[in-house]
Amino acid sequence: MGEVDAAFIQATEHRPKLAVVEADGIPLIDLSILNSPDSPEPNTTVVRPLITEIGEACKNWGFFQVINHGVPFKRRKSLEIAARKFFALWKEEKEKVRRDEVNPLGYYDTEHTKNVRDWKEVFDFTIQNPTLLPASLEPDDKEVRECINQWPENPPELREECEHYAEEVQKLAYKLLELISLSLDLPANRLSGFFKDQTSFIRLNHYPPCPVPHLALGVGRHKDAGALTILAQDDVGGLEVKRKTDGEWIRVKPTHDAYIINVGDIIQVWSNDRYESVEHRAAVNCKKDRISIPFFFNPAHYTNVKPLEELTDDQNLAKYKPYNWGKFFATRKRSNFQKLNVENIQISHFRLLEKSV
Ligand SMILES: O=C(O)CCC(=O)C(=O)O
Ligand SMILES: [Fe+2]
Repeated sequence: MGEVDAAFIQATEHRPKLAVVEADGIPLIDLSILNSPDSPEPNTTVVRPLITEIGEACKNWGFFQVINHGVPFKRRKSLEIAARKFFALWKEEKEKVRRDEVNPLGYYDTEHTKNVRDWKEVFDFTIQNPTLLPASLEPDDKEVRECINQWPENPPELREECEHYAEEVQKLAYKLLELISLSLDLPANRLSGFFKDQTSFIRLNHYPPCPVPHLALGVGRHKDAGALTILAQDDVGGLEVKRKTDGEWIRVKPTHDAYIINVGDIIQVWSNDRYESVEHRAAVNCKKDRISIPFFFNPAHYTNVKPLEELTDDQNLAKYKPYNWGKFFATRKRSNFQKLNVENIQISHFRLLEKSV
């Protein structure tokens, strides 16, 4: 195994297969109707087939890709170029904006997913600056802390590229949220209020070539904890999604200018399991670098996450007890930050009823 640190090595059952399944990929959905010149309101009959398509994709896969989404390609491309320049800097330079126990934003290269180290380096920034998060993990401590973005000196354009991109991708996030609300038979604006003081963030992921791609992962298997993720991946590919029907890991083939959308844990809880957050991971390869850029659409820290009243009744009891998003998020972040001897916090810890199989 040569030089590779044992911390990166996945247990046998979690190692990626090198022959990947690309057949029967996740649904590809065309959003052009939303961006037509007379841009119809989301709750009209012309948009109905799209809402149905999104509802089916959320239910059957928890994942889908969108094209003609309205985010200008040049915004995404120029951010990717700036990100590559940043990751190409000397480590000492990147370390100047390193995240720490106090500020969870900036650069780091030692993230662990389920206690195994990821083969990647990342740069995180929030959409709202500052973003308010709980000051401690103590359930009763109401104190909050302002988290401030750390911007590197180089490349000088990184900050502007990040901010411009965030503005555009955020518009897409709100559109998708409306469509998902409608697909659950809720009013279009039912979920948007939770995002007033959003804790959303964007991550620039860089996966360097890896000498042991059969033993390590760029990101180990996990589910996204927030509401919705909007991921841009470059043309290298590596994202794998666990297919709900048979548990097979399916590689998501890069599609030019598409975004990959997935339902996170919060939508799973809000929808009382009508839509489920699905496990995914990123494989690495020994030849090429890869960049991916997820936007994690997260509500305000004070959000009490629980099944929506409209989606529960005597026949369909709430399957989760309420939990505070800020505390959940902070707890998850801490366990990703360093290797701990405890299991990551999961929504299953708030489950009231056993999952039916
Ligand atoms: O890089 C990818 O394709 C996936 C990244 C991911 O799942 C994450 O950062 O949560
Ligand atoms: Fe993820």
